[in-house]
Amino acid sequence: MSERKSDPDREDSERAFFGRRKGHKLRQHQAELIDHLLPRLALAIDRAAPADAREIFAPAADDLRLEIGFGGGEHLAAEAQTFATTGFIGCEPYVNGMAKILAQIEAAEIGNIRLFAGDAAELLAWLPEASLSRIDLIHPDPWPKRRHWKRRFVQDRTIAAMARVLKAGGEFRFVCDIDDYCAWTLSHLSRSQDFVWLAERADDFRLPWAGYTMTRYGRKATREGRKAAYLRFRRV
Ligand SMILES: C[S@@+](CC[C@H](N)C(=O)[O-])C[C@H]1O[C@@H](n2cnc3c(N)ncnc32)[C@H](O)[C@@H]1O
Repeated sequence: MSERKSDPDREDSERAFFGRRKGHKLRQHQAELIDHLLPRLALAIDRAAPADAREIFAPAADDLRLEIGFGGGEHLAAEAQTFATTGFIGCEPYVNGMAKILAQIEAAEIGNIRLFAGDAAELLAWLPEASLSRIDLIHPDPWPKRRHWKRRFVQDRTIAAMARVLKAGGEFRFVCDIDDYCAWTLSHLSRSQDFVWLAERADDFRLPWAGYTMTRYGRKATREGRKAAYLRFRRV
């Protein structure tokens, strides 16, 4: 996997990925999974997507969902096992996260996950219009400093990109324990004509939705005394 060189000519506002691609050295079996299992499950976004994106899976999936920045993959693996006829695309540039989901796919013989080891903005651009029923963004990198807000994944252009690939009635779900990023997301989504926020009462965003699988960053937030918000937006 190649390391992206930073390009000083590209403005923050043009890019969606600023995190790490590599962490600690992979164990031998993890490296083998990256070398041998990932190529079988990786989406080839240098080729055109199938017109019916459900045919990414064979046989075609009933429905398609995407999780952006799945980290350790706890939520993605659990959802894929619960909804066995749905096809899941997991997007994560961090190679150690990729190794973790591959280990779960291998151990539980999960057949309905495909992977993209890069920037979700590139994946969104590749996917056909109205191809997904749901996009999950769970504890995205918060970029708390004002001068880094442009690095947050939620921006007008990524909201438009998500709106393009979601079906009418599809959902964008956002989980975050940083109040300022929740407010940022609410204000950006509320000025988009393409989404409506689904909360009717406080518990609709204070509590996780039914069946939610807590992630590593969710547990870290709880340990450190921060409460997460669970925001659901419907594509109109
Ligand atoms: C704070 S971690 C959260 C991981 C996981 N969702 C969790 O809750 O434990 C954010 C993750 O988003 C990934 N990420 C950051 N920018 C991304 C982008 N543009 N496309 C896809 N993933 C991205 C990072 O590599 C990182 O693993």
